[in-house]
Amino acid sequence: MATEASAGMQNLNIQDQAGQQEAPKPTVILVIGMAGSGKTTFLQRLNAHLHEKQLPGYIINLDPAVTKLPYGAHVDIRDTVNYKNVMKQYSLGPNGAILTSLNLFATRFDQVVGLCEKQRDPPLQYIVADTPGQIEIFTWSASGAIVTEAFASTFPTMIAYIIDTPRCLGPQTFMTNMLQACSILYKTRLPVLLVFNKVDVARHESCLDWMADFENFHQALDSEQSYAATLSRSMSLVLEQFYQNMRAVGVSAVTGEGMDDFMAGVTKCAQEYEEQYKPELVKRQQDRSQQEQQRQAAELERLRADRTADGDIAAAAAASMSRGSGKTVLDGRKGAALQRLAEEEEAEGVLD
Ligand SMILES: Nc1nc2c(ncn2[C@@H]2O[C@H](COP(=O)(O)OP(=O)(O)OP(=O)(O)O)[C@@H](O)[C@H]2O)c(=O)[nH]1
Repeated sequence: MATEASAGMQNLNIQDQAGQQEAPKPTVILVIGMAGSGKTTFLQRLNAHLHEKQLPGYIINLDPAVTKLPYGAHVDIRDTVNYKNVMKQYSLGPNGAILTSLNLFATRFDQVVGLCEKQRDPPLQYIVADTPGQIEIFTWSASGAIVTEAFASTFPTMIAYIIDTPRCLGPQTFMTNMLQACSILYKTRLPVLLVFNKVDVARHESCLDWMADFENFHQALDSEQSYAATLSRSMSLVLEQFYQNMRAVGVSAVTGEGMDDFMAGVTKCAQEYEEQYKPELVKRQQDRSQQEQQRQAAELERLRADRTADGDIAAAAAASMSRGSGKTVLDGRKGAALQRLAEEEEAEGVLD
């Protein structure tokens, strides 16, 4: 019964006021990975897969430094920012120019979200974004956070973390990759899908074994006694919990193997977003607005106390305003706040 009732609620939620059905929101797939892991090739494959399955998708390129895109992007950062000009104009190196280009683009990202939100027939099911090869430029920059949060506060959003499987077969490089994935999870708090790419070259099963049982990982490290190996051993114990909550698929962007598994993983991540991330997001937004209200109330209170101590400055400001000068002698934030206070009090009839 409870299930039927909640299913009914869900149906009600997707009716607009005119009684028409609103299309479910598309899922955003943010493709992130180390340089050369195969992000662009994977996106090309994903684009072809969406076309083949007739799943309407919207492709966004956020890498300003890519020279040639093997797929048609609906939104391309290169149409807005010229990375080479940014390098010249601001005398920057390649990484600084990528970061600055992304910062410039982030200032207009509300327009990109607006384009994604536009009603279409048939409605979009997926929005896929390729990110710059220098992973930290996206994951650790303010603009990366702006883009991620803009998506995550509007659509179900997940991270597809692309891993270069042939370069992950050694236990130490595997651990480096897992720590990177872990840091992305902590930074974004979004559902992450580990995508072991290039399985046509090297299979990913050993990686899955290491994730499933830390003893397998320790065996692989048996011959190594370095400090880094000891650290990796300890980290594998710490990461056990992280692995349990982590989904992983093996794909080949070149042959197309594993794409159905990938899409199934995306669906589960979108569910996880609805069940875990969204309620947290709503709570964070409520907390933030509550904190802001408290801050404003405290500021107002402090100003009231200030006014009593300093003499009736606010009344003077209000008097000056009511004389119609339209200009107050008070400068800066304090002046503006005092003026607000005076206006408020005037409205309340405290001042003549
Ligand atoms: N064999 C094989 N090669 C792949 C696969 N995916 C990508 N590659 C190759 O890996 C290299 C890097 O691929 P890209 O798609 O450019 O990687 P990227 O992560 O976008 O690179 P950056 O933009 O520089 O970070 C290219 O030579 C691709 O052909 C795959 O599934 N199998």
